[in-house]
Amino acid sequence: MVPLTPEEQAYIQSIGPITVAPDPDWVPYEYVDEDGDFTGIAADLLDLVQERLGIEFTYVFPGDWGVILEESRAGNVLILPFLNQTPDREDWLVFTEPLLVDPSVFITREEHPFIFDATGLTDESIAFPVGTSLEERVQRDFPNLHIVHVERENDVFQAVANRSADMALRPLTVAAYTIRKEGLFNLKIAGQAPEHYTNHLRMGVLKEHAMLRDILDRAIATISHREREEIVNRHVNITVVQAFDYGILMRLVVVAGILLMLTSYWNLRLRRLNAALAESERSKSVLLANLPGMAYRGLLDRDWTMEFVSEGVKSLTGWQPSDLTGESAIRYASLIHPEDVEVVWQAWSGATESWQPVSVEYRIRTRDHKERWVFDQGVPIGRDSSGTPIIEGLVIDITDRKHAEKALYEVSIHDQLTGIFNRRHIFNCLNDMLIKAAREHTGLCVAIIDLDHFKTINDTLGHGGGDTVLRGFAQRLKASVRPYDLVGRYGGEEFIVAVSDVDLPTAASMLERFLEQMNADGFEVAGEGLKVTFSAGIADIGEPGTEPLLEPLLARADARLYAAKRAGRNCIVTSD
Ligand SMILES: Nc1nc2c(ncn2[C@@H]2O[C@H](COP(=O)(O)OP(=O)(O)OP(=O)(O)O)[C@@H](O)[C@H]2O)c(=O)[nH]1
Repeated sequence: MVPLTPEEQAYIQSIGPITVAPDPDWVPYEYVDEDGDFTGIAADLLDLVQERLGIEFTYVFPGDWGVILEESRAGNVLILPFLNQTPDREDWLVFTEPLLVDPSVFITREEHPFIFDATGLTDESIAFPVGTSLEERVQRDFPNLHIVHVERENDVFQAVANRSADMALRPLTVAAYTIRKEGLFNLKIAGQAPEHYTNHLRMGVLKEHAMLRDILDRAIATISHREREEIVNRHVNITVVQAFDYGILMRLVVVAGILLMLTSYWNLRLRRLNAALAESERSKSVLLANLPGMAYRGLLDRDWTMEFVSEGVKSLTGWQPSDLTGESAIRYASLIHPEDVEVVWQAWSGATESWQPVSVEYRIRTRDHKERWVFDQGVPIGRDSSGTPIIEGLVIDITDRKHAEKALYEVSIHDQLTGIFNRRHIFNCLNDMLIKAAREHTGLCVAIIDLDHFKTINDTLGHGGGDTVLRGFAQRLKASVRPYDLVGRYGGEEFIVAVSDVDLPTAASMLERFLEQMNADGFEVAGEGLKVTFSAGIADIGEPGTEPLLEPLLARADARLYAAKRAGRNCIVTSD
């Protein structure tokens, strides 16, 4: 109870019935229900005021809100119980502190985004009853919104629900109540209007009864926040009010769902990747262990310091991996053939300058002192802290291939029948010899030799017998010159000899001695003795008036050979 002073009590007594004219149709604030009883939030708050003051209001219902305002202005009713204070109403009313503070909110359809700032909206409409003061204020504050007019206050909800307007602006409590009561569940409260749109719902008392206003204020001051909340919740299920945008919530839920799915997907992928990695590591180990050679990682220093070598090093070198990588390791460099060390070093040095892969063939010496050819293919992958290149690669044994290659090469340069060099190789060598002789100003003589009457030998002994003679002659010819002189088969029964560092008379005398030997020593073929002679022409690159070129050199030798044939055979011609 709020104690009243005797003066106040006397005043209350003097004014007679305290007439109060509520709006009969302003749900849920104040209205008359089906039974004709005054009800609503305002009714409950007024009950508290009466209770606190120990007074009783006399409710009167002269008509609708317009009539009520007229009656009030005419002084026919003492109190209007629940209204906003406006300059216009201050003409005849004084106002109490608010019975209820109720923010204004924007009401939109469900799909509309939450409204943080209505000034940023474009091409949107807002529903208003005709002629409200609020409309003017909205037009001033939000010129971006188009006004759509409806007849009655609560028609604004239907206008938004049926898409005649995009939004409405109503007190929070009214909005929450109406949406729920009328089942307008495609509507939502999308945001709060600026502070100056907040409804401060007060009691308006006729100006001449300011004392009554003061008495009422003392009662209103006793109404707690909790009491107000309970009253409002009794009439309105405020849980309908959405303090945030469910559209955003839905989007957040969708985004969270996607993130969850992505996380699950990545976890699954990671598990698979880890499994694949483990499998790959296992495969790598198996692969490295079974490689036909030695995989390595090491430093490109002069010792070829190895950090890792695979098991293959055992079959390749006879050493264990730990022999090459341990503390007292054998230097890989010491396994490389001394003649090849520089070749390998140069190949790798070039590669580390350009960071290109390198492949190089060289010889190594195994633990049991055997020589092996290896093919080393690797790549520089970086540098250690001291700047020394780190290299990785694979060394495989190519000894068999090298032997096969060598055998093939030997076949390719030798004459199959006689075993001496063939014509192609002789030409290759002659070119090199000619260049060297011309550069170093040393002598080079070429002799072309042709067996005499070989056709007769063939005819007599048969082709096989002729072959035997060709083989025997080739061996004797080769034995007659110095080891570094070049002896080859030039054609069917033709041979060629190239001698370096000698002049033409010296070369001629070498060949003369051989011819004498052939004349002295016969051949024995199939048990029969046979004398084989030859004719030859010799030419020298150093002959006056001649160019140091191969073709003319051979042509001169050939011409002299035929001169020898014409001269009766079994002789050597040394000049034109
Ligand atoms: N057995 C054998 N005979 C060969 C081979 N290549 C060439 N001939 C023979 O060598 C003979 C060469 O005969 P010709 O060119 O007439 O010369 P020639 O009988 O030696 O008489 P001149 O050279 O004038 O002294 C031919 O009968 C060839 O068939 C060979 O690889 N084996």
